[in-house]
Amino acid sequence: MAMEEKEVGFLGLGIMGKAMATNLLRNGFKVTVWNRTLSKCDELVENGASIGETPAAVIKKCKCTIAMLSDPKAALSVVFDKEGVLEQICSGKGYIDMSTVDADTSSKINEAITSRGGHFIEAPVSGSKKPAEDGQLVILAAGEKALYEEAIPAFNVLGKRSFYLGQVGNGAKMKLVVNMIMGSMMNALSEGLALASTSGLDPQNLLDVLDLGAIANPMFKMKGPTMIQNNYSPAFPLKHQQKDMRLALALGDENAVSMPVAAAANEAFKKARSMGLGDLDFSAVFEATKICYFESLVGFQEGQEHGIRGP
Ligand SMILES: NC(=O)C1=CN([C@@H]2O[C@H](COP(=O)(O)OP(=O)(O)OC[C@H]3O[C@@H](n4cnc5c(N)ncnc54)[C@H](OP(=O)(O)O)[C@@H]3O)[C@@H](O)[C@H]2O)C=CC1
Ligand SMILES: O=CC(=O)O
Repeated sequence: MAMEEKEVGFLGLGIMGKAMATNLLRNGFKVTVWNRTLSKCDELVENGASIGETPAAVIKKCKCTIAMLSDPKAALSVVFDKEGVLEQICSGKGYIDMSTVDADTSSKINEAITSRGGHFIEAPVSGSKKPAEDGQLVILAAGEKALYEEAIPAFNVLGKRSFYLGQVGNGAKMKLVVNMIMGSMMNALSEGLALASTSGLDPQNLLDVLDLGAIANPMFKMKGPTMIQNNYSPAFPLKHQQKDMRLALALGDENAVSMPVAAAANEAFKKARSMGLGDLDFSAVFEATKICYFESLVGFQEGQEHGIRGP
């Protein structure tokens, strides 16, 4: 069994990785952690984790290692670069990449790992910081079935439900489709809040009305109230949501699927990034909506004179 004695390596201690690794420790797993910025390991060590100085060192020590990294570039770097995963992966060792990446990235990692005798699954997750802390993620796994089954004790700690979706790439694609829908919905909410306020309605009344009707959903309920307070403390960084829109649009290109709504949502997230909002929560796209709306009415200069909140 890959997760013998509930022991696992963990690469990447950002918002999600820190919550997930902490959760594994809390549930009796021995966890060896690595993060590019090594100081971020300290808090995990206080909670009982061990440190691996490099990804290769973690792979050498653990039979199974999970990664939770920002994007395709990070996921590839940790595997292929010097002192990376490939230097120690071998027969009997499993690697589970839970980062949100595209199917091509996942396939490259799969090929490299399996050609050295290792085992691979991708397992991106749906659910943000709080579900990660509470073990309530939805896990979208694909790849070697035997490794998926061996990982179930860990997935049961990390998530409320795991899906096995078949060949490598299917987990990545499912995650991108879900996040494309989520990003479009966030833009619809932003525009609705901007339109309500600008046309003289109380945005809180709008949220209350939405919550009682057919389009009520947990995201509007959670993000709506903080958006009207201009509070964008990051749970899901906007730069990652824009990356997911970009990767989903590329999947649409490959398959000749026209996605005008997602394309417009992507533009709004890009605008928000250009305003310096990439590290804030993805709901900060509301600031871009407000700026765009005001620019279209009276121009940016005049907007600033009127004290409209900018970047
Ligand atoms: N936050 C959320 O709500 C959710 C996020 N996701 C996905 O999970 C993944 C992680 O997200 P999140 O934790 O929020 O992101 P963060 O930005 O908080 O963390 C990113 C992590 O990736 C590491 N990293 C970035 N670039 C590199 C690199 N070149 N080499 C090595 N390590 C690197 C960072 O290291 P360092 O600390 O050194 O910068 C950090 O550990 C992303 O793919 C995201 O799309 C999925 C579901 C929900
Ligand atoms: O990827 C983000 C999420 O909330 O799911």
